[in-house]
Amino acid sequence: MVKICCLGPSNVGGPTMAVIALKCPAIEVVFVGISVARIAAWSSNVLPIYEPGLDDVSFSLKGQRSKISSIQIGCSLVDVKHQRARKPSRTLKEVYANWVPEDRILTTNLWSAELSKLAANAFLAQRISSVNAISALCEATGADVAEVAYAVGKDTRIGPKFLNASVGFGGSCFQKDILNLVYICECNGLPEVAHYWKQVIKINDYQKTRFVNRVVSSMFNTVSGKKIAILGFAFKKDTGDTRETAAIDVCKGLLGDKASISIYDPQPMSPTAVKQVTVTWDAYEATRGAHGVCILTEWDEFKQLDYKKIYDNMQKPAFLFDGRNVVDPEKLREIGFIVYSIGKPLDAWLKDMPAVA
Ligand SMILES: NC(=O)C1=CN([C@@H]2O[C@H](COP(=O)(O)OP(=O)(O)OC[C@H]3O[C@@H](n4cnc5c(N)ncnc54)[C@H](O)[C@@H]3O)[C@@H](O)[C@H]2O)C=CC1
Ligand SMILES: O=C(O)[C@H]1O[C@H](OP(=O)(O)OP(=O)(O)OC[C@H]2O[C@@H](n3ccc(=O)[nH]c3=O)[C@H](O)[C@@H]2O)[C@H](O)[C@@H](O)[C@@H]1O
Repeated sequence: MVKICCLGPSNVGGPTMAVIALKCPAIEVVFVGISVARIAAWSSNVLPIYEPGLDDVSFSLKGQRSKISSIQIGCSLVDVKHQRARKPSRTLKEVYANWVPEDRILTTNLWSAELSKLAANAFLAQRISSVNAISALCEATGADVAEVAYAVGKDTRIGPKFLNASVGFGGSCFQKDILNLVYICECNGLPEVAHYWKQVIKINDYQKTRFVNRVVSSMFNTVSGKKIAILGFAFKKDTGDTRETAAIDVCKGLLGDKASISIYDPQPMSPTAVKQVTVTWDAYEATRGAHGVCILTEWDEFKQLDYKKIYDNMQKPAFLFDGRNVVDPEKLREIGFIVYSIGKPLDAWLKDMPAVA
């Protein structure tokens, strides 16, 4: 029986270990962390994090819970030291070979592995910053970023994925990995390369600022004392993870002009990164009496909302700012909303109000 010790079973470690436990009956997984309650939750019916499919994996493991139930605080690394003679990459390869075809398990030298991870995330983030940069140009010219992205993505050399314009990418990975890449470039005397990758983050920051400016300039150049409902706080749909979410910067920008903010996200969350906001558990409650609505996460639920009901309960004129292009702007304009959708032809109301970031 091989034993794998996971230090810090949370967003990455938890699901990874759950899959290893499921796929590798001969391996015992041990969780080690600083929060007893959080570790205990991994052995309970209410998992500490939300991710589609994770409950099913956990359910399948029920019969073999003892394999992942060990709770320890503190850990001895003596056993790890004794394993040194064996190449770690070979041991890991054997673990993954339980369910991944061997020709799909790549082994490289240490720096290639490190840079592959960083470069993959940097390339993905770069695609989003590229399409977001084009979204600003679409608004200035009258093009529709969804049409442009679709046409561009038809070229099989480019492909259609990761070309959705947004209020900006978030999450704990993209920015961290790019900054890591930038740091390694600088340490290796490559300032031009470092500068190149920094621009991906700069455009991401620009996009968030541009969105806030659109909101403020549309609403008579101030949101002071106005209620703004935020629909979606997670950094992407189908997760309860709010780390480095674009919504934090948008809320901070609006709070800077003294807006009154009411947040609704389908997943329970407490936005510790932003103070003086109200959190509600219902989209209709969050938008009741609001002057404006900002959609900041692409949850499917937001496509199905009764926007006529929302409109009827809002202050007039009622503004809706879609940072994820989840609603049909024309349908909402028919209801009476003044609508801004990232990278889409501008509402007549907004045309003369350029959002200078
Ligand atoms: N979030 C992601 O998708 C990715 C994360 N990573 C890296 O993986 C690592 C974990 O990431 P996440 O799971 O997202 O972080 P997380 O913050 O969700 O989880 C960290 C876990 O470590 C525990 N912990 C913290 N200090 C500890 C200590 N001194 N002793 C024992 N346990 C401790 C915490 O209680 C928590 O359960 C980080 O180093 C992160 O940079 C790498 C790639 C992607
Ligand atoms: O380093 C990691 O562990 C992971 O980081 C990212 O995954 P993640 O950050 O969880 O989420 P993504 O789906 O990549 O989304 C990142 C951000 O980009 C945004 N996004 C994504 C796609 C798109 O077209 N437009 C867009 O704005 C998302 O809404 C989100 O805010 C990578 O996609 C994974 O391959 C990688 O394993």
